[in-house]
Amino acid sequence: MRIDVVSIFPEYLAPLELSLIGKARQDGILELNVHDLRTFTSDKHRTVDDTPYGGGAGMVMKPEPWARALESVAPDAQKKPVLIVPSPAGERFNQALAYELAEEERLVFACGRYEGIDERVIDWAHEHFTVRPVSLGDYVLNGGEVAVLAMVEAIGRLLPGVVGNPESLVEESHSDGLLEYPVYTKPSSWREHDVPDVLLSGNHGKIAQWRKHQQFRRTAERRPDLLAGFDASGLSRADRTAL
Ligand SMILES: Nc1cc(-c2ccc3ccn(Cc4ccccn4)c3c2)[nH]n1
Repeated sequence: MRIDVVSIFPEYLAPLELSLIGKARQDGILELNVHDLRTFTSDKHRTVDDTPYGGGAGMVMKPEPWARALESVAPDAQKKPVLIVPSPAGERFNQALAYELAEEERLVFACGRYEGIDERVIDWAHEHFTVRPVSLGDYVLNGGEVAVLAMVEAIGRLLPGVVGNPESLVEESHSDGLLEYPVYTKPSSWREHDVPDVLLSGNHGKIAQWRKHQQFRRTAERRPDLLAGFDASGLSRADRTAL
């Protein structure tokens, strides 16, 4: 997969040189290019923003530098790359969208700042990209870079060869629509807190049942909104009584 990120703060994306994503880049599994939007300005002050039409506080990002930057990363792509525009007004990013985007050959991320990017850039971009405004959650950040860090990690870790043991992707939170079960390691008794006996039993059937039970219990307690999808599918009696 090739990922291009455009930002006025390219150094914000430095953490993507570390850990699993950094190794995936070294291994050639993931190509990630970060581009400074100011490279695509033409005035001596390298201006990227201006006052908003219609008035209001803050500044808006000028359209021309963005068009030049996006043209430079996908001049005449055969298949339209996906252009992800982090925005408080976007579709909600979640694990399903991470899986969907992990299937793409190319992703381009446009990191806005100030009060956002001139809307005409989005309108223009539809000719060259499949444009997807995406929100990380219902809170407001100062720009798109933090959202890109999160999305690139969530997407990158799903690529074959990135995570050592692919099985670990199966039983994690949200992979099956539920929150993950609690995990424990040595020592079995720690500061008068003991590991649940079932996990020491060696009975893998009972362990699996206990873990699924914990997933439903946790999800019911912390994210009941996620359980809606399970009413139709029917919980087992044991799981329903556990809620
Ligand atoms: N889930 C999200 C995404 C963002 C986000 C993404 C990109 C930009 C570019 C600018 N801002 C600041 C800003 C503040 C006020 C209204 C509009 N935008 C961004 C915020 N916030 N929360």
